[in-house]
Amino acid sequence: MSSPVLCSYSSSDTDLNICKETVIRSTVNFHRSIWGDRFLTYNEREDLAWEEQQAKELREEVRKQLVVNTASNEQMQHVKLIQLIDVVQRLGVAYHFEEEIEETLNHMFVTYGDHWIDDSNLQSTSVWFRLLRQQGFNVSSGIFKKYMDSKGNFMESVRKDVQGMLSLYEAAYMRVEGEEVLDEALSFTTFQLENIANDHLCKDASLKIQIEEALEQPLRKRLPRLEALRYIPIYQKEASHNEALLKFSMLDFNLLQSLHKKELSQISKWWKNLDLQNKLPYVRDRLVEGYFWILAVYFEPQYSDARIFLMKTCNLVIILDDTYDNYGTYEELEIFTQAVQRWSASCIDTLPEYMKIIYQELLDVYKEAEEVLEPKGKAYHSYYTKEMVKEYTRNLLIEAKWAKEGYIPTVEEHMSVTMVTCAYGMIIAKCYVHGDDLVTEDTFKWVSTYPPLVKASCLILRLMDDIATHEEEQERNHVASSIECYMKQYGVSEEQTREIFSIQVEDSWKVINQESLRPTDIPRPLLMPPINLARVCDVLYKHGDDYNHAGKEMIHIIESLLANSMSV
Ligand SMILES: CC(C)=CCC/C(C)=C/CC/C(C)=C/COP(=O)(O)OP(=O)(O)O
Repeated sequence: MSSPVLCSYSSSDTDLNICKETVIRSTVNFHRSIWGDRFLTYNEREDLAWEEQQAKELREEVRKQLVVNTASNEQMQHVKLIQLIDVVQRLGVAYHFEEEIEETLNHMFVTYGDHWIDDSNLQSTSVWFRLLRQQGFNVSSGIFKKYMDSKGNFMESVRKDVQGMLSLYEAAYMRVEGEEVLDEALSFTTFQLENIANDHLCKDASLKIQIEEALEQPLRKRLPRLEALRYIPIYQKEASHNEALLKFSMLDFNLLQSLHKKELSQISKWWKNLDLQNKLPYVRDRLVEGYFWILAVYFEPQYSDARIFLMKTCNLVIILDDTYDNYGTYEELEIFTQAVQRWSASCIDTLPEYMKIIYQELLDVYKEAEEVLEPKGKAYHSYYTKEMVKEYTRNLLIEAKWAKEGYIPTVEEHMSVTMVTCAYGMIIAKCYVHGDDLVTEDTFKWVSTYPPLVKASCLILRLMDDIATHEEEQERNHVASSIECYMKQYGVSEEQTREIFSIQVEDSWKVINQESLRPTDIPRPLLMPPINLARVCDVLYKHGDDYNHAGKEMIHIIESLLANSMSV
């Protein structure tokens, strides 16, 4: 895969013209993009306006059904509303009804507190619990003790209620540290559901698929767009489905897809114009996989500008990552890092030729954002993110030093640096750059101090990425991975380290859950980028490294999201 390459660059070399001496570089031969120019052009569909009109009418029809009647406490209506909200969320259209959902769930919380009206029904109780916790209402998990015997074991009747168990399994993923009832619920339901999925006598194929998919990825870790893709055809087959809601979800899926295709085409043109294939051939070309990553952060139409900005700056992060990890010599990287700290066009001349294009693009992308932010009085948005880019390069330089010296840091040293170089803290800050009035100076101060939610999201990426890429990275002269550091420090095997890291990933999810409960440090909508960034790791790094080497499943996901529309 990789090899130390002896390159000679003389001043007559054009783009990679650095110095007249012979330089030893470690380069990695990443395969080229598997997508070619597939997403470069976008042809707007002619029936878009008609579909938009249809979707609008259906959306208002659905909205009427979601409104809670606060004057009445009609219990059956409330049980049904909870079910409807669950379906609306799974179909990926909840973002249209945020106010109605907030009002309804708030009403349930105020009216019933911890005492759900349908608490003799495990499925209904579990869905209620998960929905309220997701919305930040700290309802007590004590309600599930009702389903346990005096020894703290789940009762025999629960084992017979498969749909109840499935819902309890999903609810348990909202657990926070120390919630033993939910820890027990999760291990009990996982064990029971695995048994059903492996039972050859169970002939219910669709139930088996439902269980396997839940075990593969709980709802808490699912990205809304992917859940919509999975759930829409299932809902369509349900005899009792709500026709308006189903049709609206399909139309909305397609309308969003058109917008996403347009954005990907726009960003592909920018990327192609950079001409990295010729100018910086060592850089990975993973634009489409990167777009999937950004789409995971937020997919809604109002974030279109934010996605374009994120795509540009995050792909620059990839260019920086490859420059520091693979291509630049330590001396060049020192010069580049100093230039980033100064953030001034006057530094260009101090840089090796091939680095000038990176530096210039970095300045340009931020300047472009500032031109939009300044008239709105939001120039400070870009100030904080620039500071985080500076911090990022300083830490990449430490990694480059460790790699050069073959130094294996302690786990603590490693984490203090790689929590920054995993880039999630900086990316979360970038997510807020084009934010609305909910974003204030405090938001940027919050993210730049790496509070628990941000740290948890970073840790999930760092650990899952290292579990997936450890072997490949060790084949080249890459900085020691967290796996290597942990094995050395604690004298444990690779296998044991992977198990410990997987537990730490689950513990980080408990932190995410805790930090999502009201009152939150920042306005609730701003919690979504760190949560979704944690979720996307469960897609990209669960079965290997699907960012660098998209496997069959990943290719299918990208095609379903960005190429194939749903037939309505
Ligand atoms: C749009 C877009 C490109 C989004 C990507 C999001 C992003 C910038 C993630 C941070 C960097 C990272 C973990 C890259 C994976 O490469 P790696 O496994 O080589 O990372 P490592 O060097 O930190 O191990």
